[in-house]
Amino acid sequence: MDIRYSANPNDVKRYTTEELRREFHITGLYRPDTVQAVYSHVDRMVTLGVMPVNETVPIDKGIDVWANFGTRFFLERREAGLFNLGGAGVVACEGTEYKMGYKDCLYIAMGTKQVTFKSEDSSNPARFYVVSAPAHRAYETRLITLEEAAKKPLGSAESSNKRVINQFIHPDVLPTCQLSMGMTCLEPGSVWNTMPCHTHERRMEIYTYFEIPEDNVVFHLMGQGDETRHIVMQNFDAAISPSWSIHAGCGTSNYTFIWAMGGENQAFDDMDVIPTTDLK
Ligand SMILES: O=C[C@H](O)[C@@H](O)CC(=O)C(=O)O
Ligand SMILES: [Zn+2]
Repeated sequence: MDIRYSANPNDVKRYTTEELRREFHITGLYRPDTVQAVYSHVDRMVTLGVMPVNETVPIDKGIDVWANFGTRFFLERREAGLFNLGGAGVVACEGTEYKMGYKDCLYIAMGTKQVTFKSEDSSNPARFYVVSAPAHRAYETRLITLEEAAKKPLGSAESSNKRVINQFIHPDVLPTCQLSMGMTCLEPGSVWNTMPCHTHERRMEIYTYFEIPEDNVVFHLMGQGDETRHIVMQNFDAAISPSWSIHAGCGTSNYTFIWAMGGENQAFDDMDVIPTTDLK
């Protein structure tokens, strides 16, 4: 498991591109029949990529659960949320099968012992993007479709940021311990996300970008508002955003991304917005 310790904003000011990427950038999440795992010490959030091709892949494949979590099974004291970003697949939670189409989301309750992933068609495998947070009680495991998500249209074509925020794992849709997750879809011609940007010291966030057309990239913006940096993201890459960091992006085309948050609070609108002209 790839372990990332928490970085301090005063040190990050002096990071090179390579150091920034080693700390905050996640790539290569989807390798056939494996679980790729990144454990961030920021709010102890875990990011997983699972691409089952020929096998049924358990959530802890290749992970020493006792060594890394000190629990007997992965979700003993954790909850998880996931999206399918690939072909049709099935997630089984203790024998209950959830058929997952493209962009379907599943919330998995704390205490779920067995979780497995498989694809319906090995020539078009599913890609499960999973984020897990520490939890203190079991809520209900539930599949949430794009239709069921709360929709928040935002931005305008004039400011190149017309997009819809789809809130899937969110207090308005279902209760969780601390995890919230959703999908933001940009319209063609719009390239900016989360601008005007914000921080939220009371929770961290992880972004994964997809639907980035071939030969295009997204510049993920991070850092304190007066000390910004960027990380160039390829399709399916993810970025860890500590609570002190902005998290915004500008693409060379439109794109879609999944956000996941965890920490003290779940109030989506609890943001410290930074006036755009104050950015440095
Ligand atoms: O705290 C909220 C998160 O940063 C995202 O939901 C913002 C976002 O998707 C957007 O503005 O496009
Ligand atoms: Zn945010």
